[in-house]
Amino acid sequence: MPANQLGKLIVITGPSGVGKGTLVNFLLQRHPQLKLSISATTRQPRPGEVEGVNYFFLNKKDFETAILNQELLEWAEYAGNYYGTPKAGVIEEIKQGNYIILEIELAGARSVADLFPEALRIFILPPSIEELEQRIRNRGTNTEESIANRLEIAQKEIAARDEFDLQIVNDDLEQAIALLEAAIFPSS
Ligand SMILES: Nc1ncnc2c1ncn2[C@@H]1O[C@H](COP(=O)(O)OP(=O)(O)OP(=O)(O)O)[C@@H](O)[C@H]1O
Ligand SMILES: Nc1nc2c(ncn2[C@@H]2O[C@H](COP(=O)(O)O)[C@@H](O)[C@H]2O)c(=O)[nH]1
Repeated sequence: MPANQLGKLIVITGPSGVGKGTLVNFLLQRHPQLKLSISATTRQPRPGEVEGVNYFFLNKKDFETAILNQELLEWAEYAGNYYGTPKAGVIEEIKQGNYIILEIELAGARSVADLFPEALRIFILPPSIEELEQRIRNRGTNTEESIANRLEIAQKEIAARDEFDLQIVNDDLEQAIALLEAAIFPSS
């Protein structure tokens, strides 16, 4: 993004189950000027997830074609599936001067940092690993194997927290939202 800041790219990262989606949904409801980039993934939809709302659900072949055609701003393999950010929508929002949020894992956040050093990068932390596990379990959408895998990845992701502009502990939801708002809208 050029220094005259055509739009604002906001990257929100943190371990699976920390509450990124919950926080982002509150932000979107409260600030209509914020937009969320809808990612593509090869993972199976969870009950209630809707194509084009939660994700664009692609098969592996179509995802790999999107990679080859350079349609993704960034992509990563996470817990055995591909996840990626469709490029066109993000570039268009930035050109229009809009705020756009990417809710993505660590490898993707690192790629975006290389491409857009001016992006605001925020890492969401859990109050504890025990609470993180509880949140993943309470969500009820992951198998035991997947929970263990996500917790293992979480430890590695948390170790990279210092790479980010800001770290926010998602303990009290309202407090975490207030800190996010202060970071995104510093003068208000
Ligand atoms: N501050 C909080 N206190 C207690 N529970 C919370 C809090 N924030 C989120 N949760 C709960 O934690 C669970 C995981 O939240 P969410 O799905 O938003 O995580 P996520 O980081 O987006 O996960 P993923 O990256 O896997 O999509 C949900 O059941 C949500 O209601
Ligand atoms: N690098 C990217 N990571 C993404 C993207 N969209 C979502 N994610 C992250 O993947 C994990 C797992 O998500 P889940 O929905 O299966 O729980 C989580 O950390 C997401 O933030 C993306 O486009 N690129």
